[in-house]
Amino acid sequence: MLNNAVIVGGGTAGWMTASYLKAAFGDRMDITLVESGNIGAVGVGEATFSDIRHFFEFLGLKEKDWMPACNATYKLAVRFENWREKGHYFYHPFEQMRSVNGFPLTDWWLKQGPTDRFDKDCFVMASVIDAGLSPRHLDGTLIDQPFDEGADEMQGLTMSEHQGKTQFPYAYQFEAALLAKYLTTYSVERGVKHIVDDVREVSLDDRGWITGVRTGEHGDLTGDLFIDCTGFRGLLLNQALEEPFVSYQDTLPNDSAVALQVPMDMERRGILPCTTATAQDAGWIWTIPLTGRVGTGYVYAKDYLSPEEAERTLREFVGPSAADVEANHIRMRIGRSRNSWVKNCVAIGLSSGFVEPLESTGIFFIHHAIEQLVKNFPSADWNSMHRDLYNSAVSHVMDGVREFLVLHYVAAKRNDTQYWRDTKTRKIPDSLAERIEKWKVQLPDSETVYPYYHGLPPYSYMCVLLGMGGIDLKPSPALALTDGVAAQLEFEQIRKKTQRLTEVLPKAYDYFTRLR
Ligand SMILES: Cc1cc2nc3c(=O)[nH]c(=O)nc-3n(C[C@H](O)[C@H](O)[C@H](O)COP(=O)(O)OP(=O)(O)OC[C@H]3O[C@@H](n4cnc5c(N)ncnc54)[C@H](O)[C@@H]3O)c2cc1C
Ligand SMILES: N[C@H](Cc1c[nH]c2cc(Cl)ccc12)C(=O)O
Repeated sequence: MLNNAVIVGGGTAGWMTASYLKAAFGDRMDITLVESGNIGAVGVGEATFSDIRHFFEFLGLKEKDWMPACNATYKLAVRFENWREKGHYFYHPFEQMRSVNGFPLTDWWLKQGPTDRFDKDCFVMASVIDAGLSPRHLDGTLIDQPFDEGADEMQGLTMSEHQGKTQFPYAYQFEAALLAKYLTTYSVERGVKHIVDDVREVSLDDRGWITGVRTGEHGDLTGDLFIDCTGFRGLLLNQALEEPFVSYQDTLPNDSAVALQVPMDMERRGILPCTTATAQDAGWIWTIPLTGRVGTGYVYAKDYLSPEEAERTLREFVGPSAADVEANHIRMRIGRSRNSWVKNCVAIGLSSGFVEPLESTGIFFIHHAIEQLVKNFPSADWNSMHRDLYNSAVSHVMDGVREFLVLHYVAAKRNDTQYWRDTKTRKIPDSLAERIEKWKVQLPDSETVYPYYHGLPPYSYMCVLLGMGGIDLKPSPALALTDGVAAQLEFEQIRKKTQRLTEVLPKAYDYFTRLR
């Protein structure tokens, strides 16, 4: 029986993997994590999907256990600013799409929307975010009761099993380094062996399987399963086992980033409970509010902008509070390893694959990979079907998200710089081009989006298409033959619910100070 895993790398991927496997297998699995004291973690990665709550539930952790230790806040949506034109914004929220007479409310909005804001007309959350509010009351109760802890019939499910059943109303934003630190304590307390040392060599047998990793001062670490969490360098999978990397760069040109961690008086600033992606001349800037600071960074394509110009633009965008903050420049490897599990080596995190963080998918990829590793855990005889099922699921998730991100650029109306004009002429995946032709006459549904599980429901595609404004969309012809009374009533119900919530919910900042 396989019962000895060696994890190389102590970033978010390494410690999420160690903590989850220890929670899954307890003392029946020996887990060693070795991380370099000289090579830093990437140091960014702060916003998540709402599915991440399944990760914390699996570890037996409540929000009050880990959120204060990680300066965490709630994320109710991604807010896209200046993607259509300067001054315009819209939300991609964590809120199920309503339907009327068998058609999504967005279809009715195309026919007879009450205002020019599809997100405020079709979702409650847009106005809750605009008002800077918390999705929980000060007593901790959540705005939509079905999700009360324990009452959620989705307890115990993995996120891919949960897909499409119900939509939890928020995700989290947290300090990546503090989460890794919290999970280190969680893991070591439960028996994970933690070594701080550099892996200098990877030993292979004559079949090319890993027999051990040689460290600087702690000798050889041996095991059955070796998990590569070494980040973009892919030390075990891409270097030692020479597994090729499949680049997405031909369709997603952003390959660089510069990040700042800006201390701020969040009481004075207030917390907008979302991640903001503000389009720039050659990419976009993320703004992630935490309880004690703001995480921000410019994601850009080096073919259009130098690191120096990117940093200058970012500092100008942030203003004087960025003056004494050191910038973190990052080169991003965009794409995925051809297979993330080869022989007895599984890569999780940046070593497996990555796309720019436009929809906060990096940690989602990690969480999905870990769940799939447990689901397809290798048998003692290393039956290759477990590996093949794993590689298929992981590749589909990344390829699906890649298509979803390319859609953002194809659909963005903005064309005021060469960077944005090139987003309309650049090659896109053939499958996406075919889907877009369908969406021009019929909004996305489960039949027309990427067909394999990739974490995003059809309504996410609707938000991007309706918000970005660059693709002409038409309502379903049938709506012209039906009366719109029920839809108008639905719009009115949303407006009334929004009105009521914005009167009673606390400010996001006030809620988090209650948690601390
Ligand atoms: C600019 C940017 C913004 C991002 N924003 C988000 C976001 O908002 N949301 C999100 O979900 N994801 C985001 N991500 C992705 C997220 O940062 C990563 O998925 C996450 O940090 C996991 O990184 P990692 O653990 O795979 O690699 P790293 O953090 O790079 O960790 C690698 C580890 O390997 C160790 N290591 C390397 N070589 C050796 C060696 N020879 N011996 C021993 N140890 C070694 C290092 O010490 C380190 O501990 C972002 C990524 C980037 C680049
Ligand atoms: N699996 C879903 C994916 C999802 C639904 N709505 C959003 C909004 C944003 Cl900003 C990111 C992901 C999703 C989930 O995690 O809720």
